Amino acid sequence: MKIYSAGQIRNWDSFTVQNEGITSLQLMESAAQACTSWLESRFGIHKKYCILCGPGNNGGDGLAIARLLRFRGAEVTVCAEMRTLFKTPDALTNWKEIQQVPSIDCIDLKEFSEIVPAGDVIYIDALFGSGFKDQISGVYKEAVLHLNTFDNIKVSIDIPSGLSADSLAVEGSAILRADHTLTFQSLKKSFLHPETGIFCGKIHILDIGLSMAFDEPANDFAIDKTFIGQRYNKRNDFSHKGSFGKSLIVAGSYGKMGAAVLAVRAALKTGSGITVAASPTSGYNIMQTSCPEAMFESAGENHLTSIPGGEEMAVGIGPGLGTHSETAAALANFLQNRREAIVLDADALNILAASPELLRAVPPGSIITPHPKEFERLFGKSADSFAKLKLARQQASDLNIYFVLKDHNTQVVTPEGNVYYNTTGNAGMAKGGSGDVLLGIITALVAQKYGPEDAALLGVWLHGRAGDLAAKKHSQEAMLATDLIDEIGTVFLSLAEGV
Ligand SMILES: NC(=O)C1=CN([C@@H]2O[C@H](COP(=O)(O)OP(=O)(O)OC[C@H]3O[C@@H](n4cnc5c(N)ncnc54)[C@H](OP(=O)(O)O)[C@@H]3O)[C@@H](O)[C@H]2O)[C@@H](O)CC1
Ligand SMILES: Nc1ncnc2c1ncn2[C@@H]1O[C@H](COP(=O)(O)OP(=O)(O)O)[C@@H](O)[C@H]1O
Ligand SMILES: [K+]
Repeated sequence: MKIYSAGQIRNWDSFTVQNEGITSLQLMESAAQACTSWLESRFGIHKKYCILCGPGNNGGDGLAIARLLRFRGAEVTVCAEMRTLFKTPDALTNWKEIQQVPSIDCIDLKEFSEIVPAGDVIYIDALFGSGFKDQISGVYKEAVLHLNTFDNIKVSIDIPSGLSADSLAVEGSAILRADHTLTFQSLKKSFLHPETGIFCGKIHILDIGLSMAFDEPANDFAIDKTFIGQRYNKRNDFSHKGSFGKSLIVAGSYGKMGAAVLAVRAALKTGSGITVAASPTSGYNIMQTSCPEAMFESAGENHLTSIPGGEEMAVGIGPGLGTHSETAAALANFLQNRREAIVLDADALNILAASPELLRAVPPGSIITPHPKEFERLFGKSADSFAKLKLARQQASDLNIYFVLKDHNTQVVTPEGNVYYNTTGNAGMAKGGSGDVLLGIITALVAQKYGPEDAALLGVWLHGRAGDLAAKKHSQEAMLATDLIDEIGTVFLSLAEGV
């Protein structure tokens, strides 16, 4: 799914009006109907709503929702700024319509800050949407700040008011903190970054009938199920283990063999034809007992002192390696001689951070998977996640490699400057071992001849989806990285069935 800017969303709106034979007012009605149906299916009928309406079309949506809810038997109060009232023709039309509907209470927004919340009222935020600029002030600010103190359920229409669709909010500005955001047709960039996404609550994408023929270039994408379905390759009946490649997982040191085991098991479960663990001899028994399907290549006593060539193999390096000077020298030597793309994580990245000149030796097309701290060690501190992404775009292009910026909504950054936000995964994965599993998954996909971009995209989606299934079964608190590996099979089953 492409992520369009606020300007492009406006173009999409106009394109739909020009090409689909509907008016902008009908589009507003369609958006309001989608929201009303969602509200009823979620909260039931005959509920009490208070709808805060702003001066533009977001406010117009709020007014249309008020009318539709009232017709269906809900108790509805509308709060609007009575002095300037509504600025767009469609919002004004809906304002006039609302005057005809009996028993909708309308109050001036400036009185809202006096309101004491009633426990059973659901608050709808239709103050500002994609046309919002700068920061909230005056009565709007007071209303948002006051509503944020309520414990009631708060639902934002399209975008939480005060949030821009594309960028960080102005520092210190008021933003509505929603429990749910009902957004139209596609995700907005700001929903996917930690500083801004925190205001959205649970995000629901509603189809409001914007034209599917609209297509403008974009650099930002959300990795969703359809997108993954197009990139996943089913296995051919006439295949053998040689068809699915060889993975070499270079990982582990004394006391950190768990990381190596997790990466190797994940590679095996992701379908690598042959999987070899290159680890220190002290990890031999652990690896052979935990992963009998894998082969073992000894490369040092208690830490790695050499890295096997791994020609014709997909090579993933890093989990639990440690940063011993001999291991660092082995990695440097390996990088100088390696031409094929590789996958680097964890201590391999920490070694690169200590010797940044080595970054230039990373083969083109490689994938590096830093978590926030590892990225900072490599490239320095960024002011915020938008600045970090900009820096990652520059570095990916400069070094001709792929970044997997691990986080909530992990971002895959390509050398061409595209950013793909992952939409699977949960906070239960924020524990030791999850990243090791990801390295194993991506390496196994590279072994199976997925190109680096597809391997990274499919890898992060699959990893997050397995994490979501594990969380459902065990809870976010109790799930382990091992549980995540156990769910990889279920994810493949659903991919093979095309769901
Ligand atoms: N896209 C679609 O396909 C569809 C979109 N629809 C809906 O339309 C919404 C977009 O509507 P929109 O363009 O009218 O903008 P909106 O968010 O209501 O705000 C603009 C108003 O707020 C004002 N304003 C701005 N910043 C301000 C500030 N800091 N402080 C104070 N005022 C400020 C601004 O004033 P101005 O800058 O013009 O003076 C203007 O009056 C979209 O989110 C969705 O809900 C659906 O109806 C149908 C399909
Ligand atoms: N809150 C979260 N939501 C979604 N995914 C998360 C969250 N926290 C962590 N993850 C995922 O879990 C993994 C953690 O990786 P990492 O920090 O390298 O773990 P480790 O090195 O301990 O194995 C990453 O893939 C990251 O995207
Ligand atoms: K809103």
